[in-house]
Amino acid sequence: MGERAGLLESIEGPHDLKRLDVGDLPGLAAEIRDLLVGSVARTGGHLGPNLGVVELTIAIHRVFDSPRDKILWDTGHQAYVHKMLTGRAGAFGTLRQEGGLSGYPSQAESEHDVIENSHASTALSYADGLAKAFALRGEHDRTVVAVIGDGALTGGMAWEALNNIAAAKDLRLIIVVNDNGRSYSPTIGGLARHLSSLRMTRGYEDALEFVKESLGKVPVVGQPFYDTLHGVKKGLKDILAPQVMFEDLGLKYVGPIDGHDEQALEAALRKARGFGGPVIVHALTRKGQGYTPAENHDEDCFHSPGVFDPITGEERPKPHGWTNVFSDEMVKIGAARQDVVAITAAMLHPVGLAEFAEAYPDRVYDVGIAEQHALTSAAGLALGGLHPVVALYATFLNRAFDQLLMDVALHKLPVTVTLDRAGVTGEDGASHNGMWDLSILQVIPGLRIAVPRDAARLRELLAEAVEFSEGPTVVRFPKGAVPAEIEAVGNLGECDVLRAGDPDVLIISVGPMAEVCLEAASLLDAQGISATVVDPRWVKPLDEALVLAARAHKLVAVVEDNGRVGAVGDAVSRMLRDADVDVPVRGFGIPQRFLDHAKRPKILSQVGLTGQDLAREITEAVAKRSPVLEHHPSR
Ligand SMILES: Cc1ncc(C[n+]2csc(CCOP(=O)(O)OP(=O)(O)O)c2C)c(N)n1
Ligand SMILES: CC(=O)[C@@H](O)[C@H](O)COP(=O)(O)O
Ligand SMILES: [Mg+2]
Repeated sequence: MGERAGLLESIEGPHDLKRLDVGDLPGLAAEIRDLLVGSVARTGGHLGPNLGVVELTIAIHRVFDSPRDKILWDTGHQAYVHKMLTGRAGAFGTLRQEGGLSGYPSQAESEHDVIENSHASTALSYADGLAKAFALRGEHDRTVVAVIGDGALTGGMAWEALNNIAAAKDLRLIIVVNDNGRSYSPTIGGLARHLSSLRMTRGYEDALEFVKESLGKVPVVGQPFYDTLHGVKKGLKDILAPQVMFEDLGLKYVGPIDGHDEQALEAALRKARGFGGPVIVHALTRKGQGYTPAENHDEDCFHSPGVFDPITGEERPKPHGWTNVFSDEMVKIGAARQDVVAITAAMLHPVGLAEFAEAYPDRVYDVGIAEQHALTSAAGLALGGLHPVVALYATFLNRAFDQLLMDVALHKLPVTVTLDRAGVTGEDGASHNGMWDLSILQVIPGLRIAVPRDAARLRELLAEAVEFSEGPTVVRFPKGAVPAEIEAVGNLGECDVLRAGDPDVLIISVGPMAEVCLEAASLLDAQGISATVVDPRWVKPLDEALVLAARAHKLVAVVEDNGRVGAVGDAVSRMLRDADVDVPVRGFGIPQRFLDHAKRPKILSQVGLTGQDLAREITEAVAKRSPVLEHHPSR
């Protein structure tokens, strides 16, 4: 298990796949599943989603001609099989490793890859634009195929795109709905009810069989197909609710198709391609298909396991992390504050709200992959006298910036947003790093931002945030294990003094950077440079006491796990400039570029956020007393 076998070894691209006999395809699917389980067991990754799209991906690459036809993967976490069939099966041992295969499509890896961004619900918009470009350029032999999950289909952008696609009858665009009934957890909302109506009704198997039979007999999808279906629809109405839903939008619909019947999938895709306009092919799949531990995994069907035993499916235990601390504190807050409610965007367990949901089932809302809706629904909840906590991964807040600005902050509403996976996350690549929030949130009037350095501060700051009722608050913390507790040795206004030194260098340490800042301070001692290290706890608004402290020092260093542009370092510079404090400020953070995937510690070292690097840079700066605000051009 975990090595490439015969059939898969013979495939360097879709052309080799097309040459295989139909009778070889089940064997190929088995080899792919073996490689998925064996390889991901060693590296971690999105096993469940990829086990669910083995037959679907084989069928897509046998029917269409990538890269001339464009295959788009929404969210992109389910593109491992696509990578295996486009010549990268042999490299799967390097998945998500530094310099190895990305866990998402990557244009640098292959001409078959298009969308690198792991943020959900975007594929249909890309597809709309690509198909329009092909049409305008007269390339009428090129088809765009967008694979979107039922979870991603709960995102607003997907419906904005569908609205446009439904109006463009000449677009050669096939939307494959990969419906496994799950996002992380079971997919929520009215759409999910429509899509899942198939599974719930007794005629489900008959419907699959009926459609499979029909695919062989009726002409290309469209009116005749619809009439045929319509004639029997009365008996199958509740089963075909998805078709009705999409066709009410003006979109042709083919399905439901058994998403693990490769030949049925091929027939449906060929029919859909023959139509020559936008068509939805609705495939019913199972997340984790073919690997019992994933199929039976009650929380998330092995959505994104870490390293595990491929025989037993037992995962390596995860350390007590920031998310656990948040989860425990939310349950305590929930007991004391009946007005506190919680919102998740389809990630109840990953963001740490499962225990809160268990304790207070009526006070938690899963809105689907719909961060924009989450923030404005939170504004509604706050207008209704409640204090919502919206728990997201930091990178996904980007999508809801305007809602936080104009729907929450403009009305000074008491909404708390917690940002897990803030800072470098690493293995999920460029679009998962939470390196944007400390920059973009600086511009929101009245919004307060807290950055805890350890578990004790997370508990304190979360409690302070939900106590604040004059406007929105944000609490952000990184992925993974919580660091050792670091107690203050004094106070500077509301800031914690972590190390008191002579007034050479003032190091302003943001959240979990405390450990490396203290290490740097110790190393600076050896250079005869004395450093004072302070932790502001709240980085927006900054404490005016920092102005007085800065005035007494030769240099101010600000260290944060965020992109540097427009973040806390720049805010400190602005504050000191406004106070006519003429002390140079050095901002240390993540260079403002898209980072390649690698483990978090490795990336922090690559970008100079280690005690050694900080000490060296500060020593140089003190020597030059350089008022450099922007960091090394090389970074
Ligand atoms: C905007 C955004 N929010 C949250 C996520 C986190 N996320 C990654 S995969 C996933 C579930 C996707 O469900 P679905 O589209 O049904 O794909 P499946 O995993 O079921 O194949 C979520 C919520 C994301 N990638 N993008
Ligand atoms: C939800 C999401 O985007 C994950 O699929 C991604 O891989 C992040 O994983 P962690 O929850 O392990 O950070
Ligand atoms: Mg799904």
